[in-house]
Amino acid sequence: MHRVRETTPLAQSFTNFVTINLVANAQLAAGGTAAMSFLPDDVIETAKIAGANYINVGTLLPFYKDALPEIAQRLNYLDKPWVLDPVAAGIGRTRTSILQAFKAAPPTVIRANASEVIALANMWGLNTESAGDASEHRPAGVESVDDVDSATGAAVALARYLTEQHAKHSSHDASIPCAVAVSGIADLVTDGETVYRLSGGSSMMTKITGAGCSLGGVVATYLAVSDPLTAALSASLLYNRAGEVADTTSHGPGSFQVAFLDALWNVTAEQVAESEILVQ
Ligand SMILES: Nc1ncnc2c1ncn2[C@@H]1O[C@H](COP(=O)(O)OP(=O)(O)O)[C@@H](O)[C@H]1O
Ligand SMILES: Cc1ncsc1CCOP(=O)(O)O
Ligand SMILES: [Mg+2]
Repeated sequence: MHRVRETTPLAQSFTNFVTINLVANAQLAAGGTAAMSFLPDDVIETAKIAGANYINVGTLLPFYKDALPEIAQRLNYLDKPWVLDPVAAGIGRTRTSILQAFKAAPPTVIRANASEVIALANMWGLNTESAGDASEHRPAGVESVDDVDSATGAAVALARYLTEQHAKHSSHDASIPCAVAVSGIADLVTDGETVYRLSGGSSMMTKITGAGCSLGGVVATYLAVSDPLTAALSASLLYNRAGEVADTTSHGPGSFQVAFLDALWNVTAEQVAESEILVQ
């Protein structure tokens, strides 16, 4: 967190139109800087000066079906770290085609809610839990209909897959694991070996659109200066501390969003470092 505030790293985002402004403002509040791009050559040129990148599939346009797989392949070819938020995973042929394409050119970190993590692991054929989960599971749209606990197996399987793939194809130190962050009442973060649980935050965070999307953007800001697990843990802890502060100083979703952005700016690295992290 200190390094972000001292160096103002650029994390580039290809993200949805609903929450794009909150993503950029949350990255700036955390101490980073933002650039939003959509055309492959623009994204790849910007990736050359960015510390990390973020792809969020919340809103789709027809050209994304070709653009996003191309961007993912070129980011991985250039060894550029990136975060994926697979918003509404399972909904629609175009989104499924894009998310399937990411299996061959995977992200460094996945940040999603429980339903999206389960849907993505099933889509990639990874979920080690009983097949029943796959058949019972239905796409949930943007919000989660599953609890975080039920996504544990899927999150661990995804983190292991990301780590294996990046160890094979990246010049990065193969010993640095990738990470998956599952948001919810008590967040789950894993590197595929250890499962961490982070309690706290505020239920009001589900009443502003973009809390999850902007969390993905701040994970990318931290990924610009740290390893995937540290970035996922730090951003998730920052969000929980900021949600608690905003909860006490707001009177509804409008003032909550404003208070939350201020809290992202004001919560200190020490407050995050003092947070409780449970090892599951
Ligand atoms: N009931 C809750 N209590 C506390 N924090 C929550 C709750 N639900 C979500 N959060 C927090 O809100 C943020 C967004 O999470 P979530 O709403 O699950 O993402 P998404 O918007 O992608 O579904 C995360 O920081 C998460 O920890
Ligand atoms: C409502 C909506 N529709 C498409 S993307 C989006 C925003 C989702 O944001 P978040 O996942 O942070 O709630
Ligand atoms: Mg979301």
